[in-house]
Amino acid sequence: MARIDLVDLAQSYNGNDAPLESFALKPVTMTWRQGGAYALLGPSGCGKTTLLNLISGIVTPSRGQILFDGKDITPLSTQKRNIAQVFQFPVIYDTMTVGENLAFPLKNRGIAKAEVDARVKQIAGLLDLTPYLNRKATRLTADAKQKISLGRGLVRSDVAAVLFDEPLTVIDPELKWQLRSKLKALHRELDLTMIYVTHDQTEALTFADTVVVMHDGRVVQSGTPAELFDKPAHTFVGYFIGSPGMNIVPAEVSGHEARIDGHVIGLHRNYGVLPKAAKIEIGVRPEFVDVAPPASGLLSATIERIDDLGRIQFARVRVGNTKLAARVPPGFSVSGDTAGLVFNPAYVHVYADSHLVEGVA
Ligand SMILES: Nc1ncnc2c1ncn2[C@@H]1O[C@H](COP(=O)(O)OP(=O)(O)OP(=O)(O)O)[C@@H](O)[C@H]1O
Repeated sequence: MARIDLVDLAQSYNGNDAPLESFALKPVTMTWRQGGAYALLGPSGCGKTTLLNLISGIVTPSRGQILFDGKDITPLSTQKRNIAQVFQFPVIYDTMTVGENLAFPLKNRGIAKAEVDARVKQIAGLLDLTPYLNRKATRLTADAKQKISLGRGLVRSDVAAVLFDEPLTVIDPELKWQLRSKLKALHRELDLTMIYVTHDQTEALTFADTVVVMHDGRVVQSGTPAELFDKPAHTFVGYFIGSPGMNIVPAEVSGHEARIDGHVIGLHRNYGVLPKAAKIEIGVRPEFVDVAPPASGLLSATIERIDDLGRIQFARVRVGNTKLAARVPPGFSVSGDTAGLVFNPAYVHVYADSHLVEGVA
């Protein structure tokens, strides 16, 4: 396993002279630590697969370098990069048994039989494939075949990294749930650097220690699931992560106050005077805004509907033209179509042109 450095890495499919704004991957510099579990998360077309393909060597970058443990591997072919890959669809040999499939990447590299047998046994055990080891792969279900692909990706202990590209797409929803947690456990057990591409936040947050969120060809935040939830660095992270996503509301902000619709909301930090030309918004997760009976000190909202999620209820409300979601506190029953909103100031963030502004404590 290796530490991976991306140095000013960027990719254009329209020639290197194309304007930077049109690049599928805008320049990114970051370090992924040895043995880390990373998820690349973002909607379709944001550049996740492009970044993964640059790391694997399937695509040659328009600019920048990729280092594995400090060594520039940018000019190397995929084969020479010493990585394992798991794709959306099973890549296995139907004519071989499950055991032979798992052993293949090891035998291919001349590993001694005793070591191959031990590692195949370990991986089959971790993926619940032991009862199938002597069965031909051809007769197995799509789910089982994809498990074999996962096993083939994980069987080598000497790889710089294991790259997963939406590996649970073909898996049945019930098994998907189990495999998500299993992959996390496998990461702990096997101590490999893993990079997992997905557009599914649950998959990313379950699997990864560090989630790298991408939007429009840019890495907009890299952090733990808790960091992404508590302190989104970009409004996109706020509403893409969480269900419902973060409320983003246009506001005027100065000092310790945000003004929405003429109503003042207190802020925990001091924001001084923000640039006049910037688009200023506040962001607050629905979990940190409560509906309350209308009162003169509270921002007034029109209730559009209540979503009952079992453990928690969210009111969908409107303030002027802006839609928000707010928590219905336990024991509170909504009556009428107007409510007051109570903001928890510790969780109200300020954004200028979509980027988090760090106030002063
Ligand atoms: N080989 C290619 N040639 C030209 N454009 C490409 C190529 N591959 C990707 N793109 C473009 O680059 C952008 C990023 O695509 P990419 O596949 O990396 O995104 P993604 O986040 O992985 O999306 P998806 O989940 O849909 O694959 C998109 O606009 C896509 O159309």
